[in-house]
Amino acid sequence: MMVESKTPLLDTVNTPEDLRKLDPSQLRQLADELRTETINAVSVTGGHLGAGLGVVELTVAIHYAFNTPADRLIWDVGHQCYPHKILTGRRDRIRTLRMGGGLSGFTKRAESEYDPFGAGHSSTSISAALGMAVGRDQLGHKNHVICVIGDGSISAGMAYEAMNNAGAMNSRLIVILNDNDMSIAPPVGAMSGYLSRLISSRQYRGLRELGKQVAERLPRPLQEAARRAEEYARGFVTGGTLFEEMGFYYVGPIDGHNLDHLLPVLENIRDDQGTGPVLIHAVTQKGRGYGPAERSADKLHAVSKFDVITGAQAKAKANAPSYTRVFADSLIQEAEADSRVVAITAAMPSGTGLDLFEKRFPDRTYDVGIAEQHAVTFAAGLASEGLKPFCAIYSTFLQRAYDQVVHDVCIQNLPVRFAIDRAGLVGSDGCTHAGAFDVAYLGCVPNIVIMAAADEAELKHMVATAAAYDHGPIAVRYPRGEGVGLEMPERGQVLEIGKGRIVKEGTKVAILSLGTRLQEALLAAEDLNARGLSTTVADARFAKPIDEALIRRLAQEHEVLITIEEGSIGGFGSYVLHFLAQAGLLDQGLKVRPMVLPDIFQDQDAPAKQYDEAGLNARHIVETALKALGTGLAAEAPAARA
Ligand SMILES: Cc1ncc(C[n+]2csc(CCOP(=O)(O)OP(=O)(O)O)c2C)c(N)n1
Ligand SMILES: CC(=O)[C@@H](O)[C@H](O)COP(=O)(O)O
Ligand SMILES: [Mg+2]
Repeated sequence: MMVESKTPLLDTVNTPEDLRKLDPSQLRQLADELRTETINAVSVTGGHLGAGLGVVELTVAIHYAFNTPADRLIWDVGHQCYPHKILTGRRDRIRTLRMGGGLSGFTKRAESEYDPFGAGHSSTSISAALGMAVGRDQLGHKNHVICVIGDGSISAGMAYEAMNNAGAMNSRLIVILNDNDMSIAPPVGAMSGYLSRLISSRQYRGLRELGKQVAERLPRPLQEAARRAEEYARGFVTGGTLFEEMGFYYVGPIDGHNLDHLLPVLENIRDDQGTGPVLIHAVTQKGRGYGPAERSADKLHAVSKFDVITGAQAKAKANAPSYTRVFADSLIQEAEADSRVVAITAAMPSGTGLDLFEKRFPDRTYDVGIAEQHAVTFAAGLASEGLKPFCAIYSTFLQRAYDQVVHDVCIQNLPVRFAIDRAGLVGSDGCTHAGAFDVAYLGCVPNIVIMAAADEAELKHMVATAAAYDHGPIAVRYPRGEGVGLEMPERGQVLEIGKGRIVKEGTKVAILSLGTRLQEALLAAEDLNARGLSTTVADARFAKPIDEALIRRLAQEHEVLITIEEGSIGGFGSYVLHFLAQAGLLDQGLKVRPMVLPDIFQDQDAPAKQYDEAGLNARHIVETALKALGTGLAAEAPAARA
């Protein structure tokens, strides 16, 4: 028996071409069906939900009013793009979202002509859009360029760099500010307060109501004129907004869920012969149209699979605390013992665990918004005054503050502590969020100490070590996900800087691991020992300074020295090789095999599968050792572990 479709109208729309054949009066139904499909799809895949629900009407209106993909549409961050993907020929794959071989969770050029620019990191859309607009002008093309940026993302410095440039150029660019008064957490900063004032300004509400009443009573053609008058008046009544002062024509605030408001404004701007940048301020609700999201404090920013009826999320059984949780608990313990410990996050309180720290120490926690560059130099300022700042930033997002790390922290040798979460491969978020490069990009900088936790107990020791270390910058990296389930020490012990540890003694093969590949190294050692190849396993603990005495001993007492790390070439293995060469330890026939992430951007998949693809699991270590020794995978040995 045929089951009646819940989305009969959406079923007829595969591309924006199909969408633009609909009558405007059908768009409300289409938006409702698109919202239903988005909820149902994410309930199966998990992923980012709240942001996409908040832009359903915007997505429909933009694709309806503009001739995408010829008109370029760029989504900032891209986490809100699921409705966009459904409408742009990818509905059939939307239930592969964020899975291996499936759709990316963000916009991606290689995935669709409707994705003119990739994203994942925030606040890039205005720069990219301006580039496309100026490129269009240079080439004499006539297409429109539209970008949608959230109220959280527009608080980042890069957005101002772009607006500053756009405002001085006479290139038509349409920026839609998607203002849902949310970042991942409630937004912080003066910009958020400013936007709230813009929306709530009394004159605006009065004239808006009047405008709406007048507009609703007029026949359609006149409605547009009235609305245009209302919108232009808006600019006058609310006075020169910050955006107008920056050279943008400001329109709004308008209701970002009301298609009767959105369409005329978009069409007016589309047909307007003006030049120069326009900013449309759309007020939306993150999580709109789905009760569990609307009621949730974080508007279900990110979810695992869930029951659509109840909103109850599938909770994977935790065998051990997450590294993030261990970091937070350890930092709280250090802060209880030392009032100089303070913590900084760049709009990621829950992701970094600093939401827990803030509950305990609200006056010693700073959320600076999506502003990693500022976060690092702000921490440097705190350190210069004698405080102990822990700057908790994901490895991938720390990339944005590289010069601040070098110029403001390391050159001045200020004791900033970097808690680098999401180090290594991260799974569903894919390559834009992989923490692949921090050892490489930090290790080459003088003065900084770099630690990598092999397990959750080590992480606790390293947080204690960072709290105690006041001689300059120090970083500890640790991965996304759970620990190995170890008995936790009551208190973190302060480690000797630059000293590694032998975990298992052997004589023929040495595996020197940095970070949580240690577990795989131990499995590989078991296998190699079973083959009669006595294997040492050592935990480096420090990527910088390296433990030269330990490395020298491993080199002199073994035939093969393998290094392994959850990082790119140019990191720990390179430093070890450099030392071995400098010390002449490569001259006596030692076989050195650095194992690092492959020189590619790995797409999303389950982390274990990503590491298998990367060649960094136990069986790869075994293969590397056997190849180095010149013995194939001999038949008599037990089958290599998967
Ligand atoms: C450079 C960078 N820092 C942090 C993040 C993590 N992040 C993803 S979405 C988000 C909040 C974005 O808020 P907003 O732009 O208002 O979008 P909304 O989720 O409200 O739609 C943050 C902080 C990121 N993607 N990029
Ligand atoms: C969209 C974005 O950048 C964040 O939401 C990010 O996906 C969070 O990553 P985690 O899920 O690892 O905290
Ligand atoms: Mg927002």
